[in-house]
Amino acid sequence: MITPFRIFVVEDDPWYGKILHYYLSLNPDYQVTLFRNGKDCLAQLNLKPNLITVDYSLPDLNGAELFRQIKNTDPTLPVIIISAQSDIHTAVGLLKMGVSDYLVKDDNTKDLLWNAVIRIRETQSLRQEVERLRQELGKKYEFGESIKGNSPALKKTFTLIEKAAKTTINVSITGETGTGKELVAKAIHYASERKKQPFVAINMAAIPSELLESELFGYEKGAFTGAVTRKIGKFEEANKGTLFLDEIGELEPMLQSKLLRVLQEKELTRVGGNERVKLDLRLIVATHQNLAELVKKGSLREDFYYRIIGLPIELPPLRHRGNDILLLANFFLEAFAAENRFPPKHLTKAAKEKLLSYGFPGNVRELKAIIDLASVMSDTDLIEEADIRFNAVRSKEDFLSEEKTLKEYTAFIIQHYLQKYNNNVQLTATKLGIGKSTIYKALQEKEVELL
Ligand SMILES: Nc1ncnc2c1ncn2[C@@H]1O[C@H](COP(=O)(O)OP(=O)(O)OP(=O)(O)O)[C@@H](O)[C@H]1O
Repeated sequence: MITPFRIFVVEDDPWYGKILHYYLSLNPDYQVTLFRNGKDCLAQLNLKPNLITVDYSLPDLNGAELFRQIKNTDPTLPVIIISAQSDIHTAVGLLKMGVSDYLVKDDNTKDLLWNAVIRIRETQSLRQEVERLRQELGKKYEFGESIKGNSPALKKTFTLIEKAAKTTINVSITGETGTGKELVAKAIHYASERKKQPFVAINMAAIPSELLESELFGYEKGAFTGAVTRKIGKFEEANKGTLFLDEIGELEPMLQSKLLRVLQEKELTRVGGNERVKLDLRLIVATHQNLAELVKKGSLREDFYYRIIGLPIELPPLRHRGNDILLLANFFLEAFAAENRFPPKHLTKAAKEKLLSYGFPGNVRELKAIIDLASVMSDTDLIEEADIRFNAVRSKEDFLSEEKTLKEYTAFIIQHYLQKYNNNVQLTATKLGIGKSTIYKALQEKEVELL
């Protein structure tokens, strides 16, 4: 059954009231109630009307006063004022106070009212839809739900996400490609008090530098050729919510200083404009680079670095997350099976070993692609070793091109195995065919660490 759309009509002129009542009631979805004065209407607000039309000059309260009292009870309830006089000042004043529409009594009123009600209903249903989607998104990104993993390295990340979510501190997330930086940024947003406000993401590396400024700060009509209307930038879009700047290390120094100013002054001016727009947002930046190194190299301004660093969160590469590889593999197997409506497939022992012995240069994103492909390639309900195919771009040459010393490569390999086998020194020594003492020595000399 369709829930009726309840309209209260407040009108002291009995004849005009009847006309409005009759006319609006022509739509069978509308349930219209007529009141002769403001007080009676206020007394019935508990019936939860969806819309109220108010005659501006009532015997007990004037329209503005009645509107104020309605707003006190329900700030989101739309009110249309209908007035016998066309007084621009009163109309502007009322619209500024937040009335949904101001109509003048003349031959067109009933048509204008009809259209106004339709517009208000559309806005209300869009609002409800946005709210529903927002709640759904919130659930999707609850970090217990969205970020899968049990490894000690990832658990540290969970603690930091919680700390970040409780405050408004800026956050900087570092980690190799595909480690889940954007996922973590969303998890922080949706666990924070700003969760009902927008989460806006932009990748600094994906936009040509000459367009980036107007993309971030917006522009006024006529700011440059082609600027035919005003455009709001990402900062304004994210106002009251969270702005996620991905690949922040790619930002040119000139834009770094502009951004720094905006962050310090907490306001911006659109390109080609003068108006100052106040900002209140949480900034989360992400990069696969080491920001402190970029400062040393001179490509990142130091003052900018201190502005954005906030709470640093370092995401471990997948190869350092031990059994999380299998946990995630099963999660992706189930998700792919559900999406394609077949029962989940299972990994054979050999397939599991193949996954565990791989380095995943593309991290979780790569694992997902491998599992999706394996689900398609396997003809039974088992994923065999042969169904697991690695198509990584990173090669042995990439690894060797890092030009580390032999000692550094050794430490790198020991660290990798320690993390893979959950800090089990005995198992790491066996796998690498070395003595435990070599590992203890490396630990003592802080060449490697237990994470
Ligand atoms: N712990 C995790 N649990 C479940 N899914 C994950 C996890 N980490 C990453 N993913 C998934 O892996 C994919 C890549 O994640 P995301 O885009 O957040 O990585 P990123 O670090 O931001 O990558 P890039 O640096 O390339 O932008 C996404 O589909 C994401 O949902």
